[in-house]
Amino acid sequence: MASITLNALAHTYTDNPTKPEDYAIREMSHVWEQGGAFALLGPSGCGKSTLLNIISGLLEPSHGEVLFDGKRVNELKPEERNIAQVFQFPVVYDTMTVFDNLAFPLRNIGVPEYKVKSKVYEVAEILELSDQLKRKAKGLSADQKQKVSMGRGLVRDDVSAILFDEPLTVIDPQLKWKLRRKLKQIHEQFNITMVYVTHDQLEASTFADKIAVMYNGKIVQFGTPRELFEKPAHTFVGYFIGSPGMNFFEAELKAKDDQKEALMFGEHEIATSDAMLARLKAMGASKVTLGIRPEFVHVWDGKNNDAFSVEVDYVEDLGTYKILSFLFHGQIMKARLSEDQKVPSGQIYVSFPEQWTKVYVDDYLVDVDDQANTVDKNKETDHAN
Ligand SMILES: Nc1ncnc2c1ncn2[C@@H]1O[C@H](COP(=O)(O)OP(=O)(O)OP(=O)(O)O)[C@@H](O)[C@H]1O
Repeated sequence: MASITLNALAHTYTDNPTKPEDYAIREMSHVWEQGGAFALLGPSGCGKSTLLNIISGLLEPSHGEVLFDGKRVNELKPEERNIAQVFQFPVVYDTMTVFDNLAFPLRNIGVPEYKVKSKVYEVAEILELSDQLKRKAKGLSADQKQKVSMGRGLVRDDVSAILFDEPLTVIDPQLKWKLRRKLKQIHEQFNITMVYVTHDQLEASTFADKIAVMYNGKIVQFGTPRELFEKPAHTFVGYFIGSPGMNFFEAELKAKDDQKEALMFGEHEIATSDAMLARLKAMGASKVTLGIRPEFVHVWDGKNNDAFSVEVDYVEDLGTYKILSFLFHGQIMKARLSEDQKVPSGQIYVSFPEQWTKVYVDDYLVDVDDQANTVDKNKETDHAN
């Protein structure tokens, strides 16, 4: 077991990078603490596999260091790093039995046969493979093969960490949930540092205690599923997490009639704390993006002059709740209605509670409650800049 530290890490696949976009991993520093269950979540092409391969040693980073328990491992080969990696597609030896496949990583490092046997039985039991041990891997279904692949990652007690790269892609949807729970259970039992790569928010939040959201080669937020939902640190997190994602609209910091500055959407003032106004002024920001999750949009039953008057576009019934789409100054926005809430039509009134209306400048959250956690854009650097 180990903590994994990424220190000013960056990676490019091009020989002569000239701009930030040339980097699959833009300069980042990050720590995966020892024993944690983490997810690395992001869309296709954001750099997840590149990052995992750098940690496991399959890929040498262009810049920066990887440290296990504070010791630099850049120069160590993958087999010297004691990392188990489970890939998207099963890696099994077809001609070997399931037992021999599971035993392989242990026999490779000279573990005595009696220990091999007990460990293989233990892991096979957890993964419900006990009755398959004598079968040749060739005859197994894709699901079962991937379970064997996972088992090979889990047999060694001495690994520093286990990295899972979208391990459930080939698994039948009904089995996915079960295996995710199983992995969580295994984590609780063995207390190994686990990093689970996925583009699926549900997979990430059922497995991990903390999720790193990756976008364009950067980790834009590292937090609990709840933090990602309630306080997205970047507009991408707001958009990517949640179903549907956050609503966004643009507002301006400008003088009102009485000359005091306020955050304005057209002629409408957006309720904003003095601390936020002062912060925006200090940052020299005039245009901001406001974000509010559909769950927090308040839909009024009757007329309310303090709220925005909007037009209902359509209502989608999703069984236990409904999603209301409405036209807000030419753009479609969404609100989540609870099961017992009256379904509105025509002209309605909505408001955006200040507590849940997040302010973003250049896509990053401006957080006046917790300045220490606010991403400071000025501290970000890109190698190609
Ligand atoms: N061997 C390679 N040579 C050149 N470019 C690569 C190579 N591997 C990945 N890339 C590029 O690096 C970027 C990050 O890719 P990476 O595979 O790490 O993303 P990912 O988030 O794992 O995506 P996916 O979920 O589709 O696997 C992409 O733009 C990809 O095209």
